[in-house]
Amino acid sequence: MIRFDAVTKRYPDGTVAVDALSLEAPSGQITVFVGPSGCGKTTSLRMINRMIEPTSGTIWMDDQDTGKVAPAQLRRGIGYVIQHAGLFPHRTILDNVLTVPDLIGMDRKASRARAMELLERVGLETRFASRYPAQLSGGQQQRVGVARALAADPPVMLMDEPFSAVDPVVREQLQAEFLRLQQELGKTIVFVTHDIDEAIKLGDQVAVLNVGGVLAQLAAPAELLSRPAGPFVAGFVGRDRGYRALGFTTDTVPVREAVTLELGADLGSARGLTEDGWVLIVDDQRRPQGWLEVAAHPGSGQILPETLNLGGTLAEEGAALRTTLDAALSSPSGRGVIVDADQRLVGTVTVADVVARIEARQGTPEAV
Ligand SMILES: Nc1ncnc2c1ncn2[C@@H]1O[C@H](COP(=O)(O)OP(=O)(O)OP(=O)(O)O)[C@@H](O)[C@H]1O
Repeated sequence: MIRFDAVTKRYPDGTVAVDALSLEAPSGQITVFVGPSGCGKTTSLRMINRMIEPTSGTIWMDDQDTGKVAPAQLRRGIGYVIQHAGLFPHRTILDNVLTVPDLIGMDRKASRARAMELLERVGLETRFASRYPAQLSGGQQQRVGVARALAADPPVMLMDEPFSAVDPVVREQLQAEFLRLQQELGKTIVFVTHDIDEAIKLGDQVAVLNVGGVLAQLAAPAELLSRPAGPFVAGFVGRDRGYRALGFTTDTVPVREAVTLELGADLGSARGLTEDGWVLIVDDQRRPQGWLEVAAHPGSGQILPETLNLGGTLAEEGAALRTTLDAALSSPSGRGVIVDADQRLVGTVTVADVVARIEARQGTPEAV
């Protein structure tokens, strides 16, 4: 656990970067600091590992006052990842990852083996180990940055805009892999970003800071979307809040049985089968393949993949209501297709079914 207790940072020129910040970043969770440029995110982060000293207040790490721990010792337990990865250009990838283990005199053979394992874990092929940073893409360098921060197995990770310098597609991959890795590792993470969508995606809790280093709200993402603490947070969180909050609301929508035919079946057998003229086509494992619009295929013959309308996303049972709603809204038949974890058909839902479920939730404690 990391706890800020009335922490203020006033720079020598009088700028108050952080103003009496009090909050707790729980162990094993991701706490995101988000806010507009200059609101004191980086300053707050760097005060944790004493790269910047607070003017007043205390930062606790579990029951230790960090101000009383020598910075070098403190940093052994804290991994640090920055934008552009900050790799040493003249050292190989492996040596970059080994920076901290070498610094603190860990056994080289053991830490080398661990470094190779870490490279794999962050999604890099080990053949990259002997390359230099300039021979890697931005996204790959960022992965090395994460591996390097993890090399000494610190319980705490500080991450300052680690995914900002890469393109949106790579960024999404890095975010997804980061969340997967965190599920395995359960580190205490403080993550800085200026991007509210990234904050909402990654944070177990999100601290929204306002210029002047004032904490505007500390809340779980769903709450931030559904109950912004005031106009500043509401404006910063942005549009479509209600819809985005559905992304955090998992609930089971009652599923209707679907009339289906298998791929390869006779087109004639589809006629008159359903009232609305749409039949869901599955394979021999009951995995949905697409919708058949019966009226659009008056001839005879077999139902083939090219006969099908592939519109419509699939939603897994118990998925977030946003996913289920999207399945219904995007379906050419107006019925969203629900599948199980093996992608086998469970049934269908209508937009009205999902909306009824959303309405039923209004007024409950975690209402959207
Ligand atoms: N060394 C310094 N001396 C004086 N003022 C500083 C110093 N470092 C930062 N500041 C000021 O403190 C405030 C907070 O800066 P900080 O870098 O923590 O913000 P940030 O939220 O991380 O911003 P960004 O998203 O733009 O990186 C800003 O007004 C900045 O200009």
